[in-house]
Amino acid sequence: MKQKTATELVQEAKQQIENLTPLQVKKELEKDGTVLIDIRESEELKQNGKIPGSVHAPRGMIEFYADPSLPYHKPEFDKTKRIILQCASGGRSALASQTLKQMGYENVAHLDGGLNAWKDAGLFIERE
Ligand SMILES: O=S(=O)([O-])[S-]
Repeated sequence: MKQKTATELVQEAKQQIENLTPLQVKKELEKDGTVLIDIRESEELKQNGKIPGSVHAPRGMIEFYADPSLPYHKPEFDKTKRIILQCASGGRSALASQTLKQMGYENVAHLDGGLNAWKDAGLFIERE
């Protein structure tokens, strides 16, 4: 099998998923039924804040949170809802979006550029 770099994996994932701008995400959050899931580590949330209304579910457990047949399942992982994943720069959320699609989540997207793009767009970040 051909070896791939992390950058190649992210680029490939981005071709197979829906990539949203910060403004598109903001608009979607104004609608009912959209769930924004922040998949960064707890430490990152403490240091850099979070997008208001996002729920936290670190990427490490995402397959287990997303599988309704497992005790780890989290209710925010709901295949009937619009799910938007977000990380710091959009790499992890691209890979995780691809994974969720493979698990049958059809209405999943991610915030391209992550929290950094959100910040650069001048949008509000909540601090603890
Ligand atoms: O995964 S990342 O783009 O936040 S480094």
